[in-house]
Amino acid sequence: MQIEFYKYQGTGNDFVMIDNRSNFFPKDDVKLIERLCDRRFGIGADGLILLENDSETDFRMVYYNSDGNQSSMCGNGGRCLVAFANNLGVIDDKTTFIATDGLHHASVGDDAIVSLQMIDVDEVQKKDSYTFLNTGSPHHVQIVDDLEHYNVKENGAAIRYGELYGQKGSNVNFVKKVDDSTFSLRTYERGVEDETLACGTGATAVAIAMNAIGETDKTSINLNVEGGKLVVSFDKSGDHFTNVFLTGPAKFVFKGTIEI
Ligand SMILES: N[C@@H](CCC[C@H](N)C(=O)O)C(=O)O
Repeated sequence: MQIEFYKYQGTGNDFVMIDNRSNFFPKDDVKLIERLCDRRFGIGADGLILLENDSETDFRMVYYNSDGNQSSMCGNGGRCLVAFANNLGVIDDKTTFIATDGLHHASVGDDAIVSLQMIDVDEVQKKDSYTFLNTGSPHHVQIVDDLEHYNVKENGAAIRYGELYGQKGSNVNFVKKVDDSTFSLRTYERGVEDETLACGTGATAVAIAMNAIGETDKTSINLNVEGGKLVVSFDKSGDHFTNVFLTGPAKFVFKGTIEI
């Protein structure tokens, strides 16, 4: 059987997109999803996303990591899915859709810029050497020296599989402050089990964490990721963060068919 797929990327976080409004896709086939995401034996991507019908919103987002397992929210994937839905004609320039963490509002602007509302954050765990919070996916945030040369894969894996987060694990972000409005980050992604070029829920977590621990008092923060630039803005009241928006490019790369 041949399936049609579309490839999108958001600041280098790349995804296979499949229009599953007819429900044809074998959603429980972990091996198949892993193979489609494989960069040698398949299309190659950090994750796979299904666009499905939903009775109450414009569409449903179903997200899988490249290991083939369904997972929690993907911010860059959500932004890319909005661009995909726009290109398919499912939505115009504004949308509300449902994902695993609830409803999301989003808009498509000029130059393939997509702005996505993320979940509110009501709990930020501040520890001596790191911060932990959930922005739709779990994120460990840690400031490090020499981010450019930091071994993200080795140190990220040690934290992700370490005693802090147990079986479930966490995504792990290493951060450097550039100035009051700007932070650089590199992310180890759970389910990809490697550094990716960007992580949207990770960038969101870093922006909120840096504000929560007093590294900045800004509520609109620029994030330099390996694959480009993102902006995260929010309203703050104590440790409650609302109207959280993740903004950046979400681009079509190519489409094709693959034998499954
Ligand atoms: N790339 C994503 C995060 C995807 C989910 C993550 N790997 C997990 O399983 O927690 C993003 O852009 O947010």
